[in-house]
Amino acid sequence: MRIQANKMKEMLQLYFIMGTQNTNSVPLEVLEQAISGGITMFQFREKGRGSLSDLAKEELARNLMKLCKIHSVPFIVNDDVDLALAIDANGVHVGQDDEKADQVRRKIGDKILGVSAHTMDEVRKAIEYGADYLGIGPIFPTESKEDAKPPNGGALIKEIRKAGISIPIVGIGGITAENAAAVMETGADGISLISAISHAKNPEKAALDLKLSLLSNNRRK
Ligand SMILES: Cc1ncsc1CCOP(=O)(O)O
Ligand SMILES: C=C1C=NC(C)=NC1=N
Ligand SMILES: [Mg+2]
Repeated sequence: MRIQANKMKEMLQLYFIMGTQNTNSVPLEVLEQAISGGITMFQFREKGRGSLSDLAKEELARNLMKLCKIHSVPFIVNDDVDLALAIDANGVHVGQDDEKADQVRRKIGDKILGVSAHTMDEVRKAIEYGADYLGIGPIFPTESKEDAKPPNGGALIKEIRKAGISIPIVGIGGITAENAAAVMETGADGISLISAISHAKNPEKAALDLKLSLLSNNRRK
């Protein structure tokens, strides 16, 4: 059956996203270190110039998912619903320009469905279509997404919480150990990010530092 909100919120705490275009290292090694550093969920996001496709993409997805399975880290596929089904991933993440969320929900059954939203209207539609969590951002400027919208600094997350909507939310966009606590203070249940870990000299330490920054935020509460 569908994932419960409290379990979803735990998974969203430190949600690492990566594809071959986000690192000059070996993706499998970066993911291994990120897992050691305590990430709570992983999204395979293979897109942009030079990204893999077809069999090469599927093979990398399977290898990354195998690593996640060993460590019981949920594995999410970005955009590519058919790939997610082919490899039996834990779920998918779709944006507004991908397959419509209601159609995706029908295809994936009870798998995790994440939806990106940039307006209250998109938020309400995503909830109606059965999203298990929302990806809201970019919170801060980002270089990891070519067509990113202007940063909103968490205003939309605050607006969603002010409207009494309790759906699990993860903030995304330019998040680092320095600004992670500020993202949580807007009412997000976790942070998702690419470069703070994928471009780190030491991805394990980067993940650990991010986890610590989240804990310090809880202590302050
Ligand atoms: C996929 C995505 N969606 C909004 S911003 C972004 C990229 C986030 O990458 P980074 O954490 O490196 O800013
Ligand atoms: C665009 C995105 C927004 N949010 C998340 C969690 N993943 C994405 N790929
Ligand atoms: Mg997309």
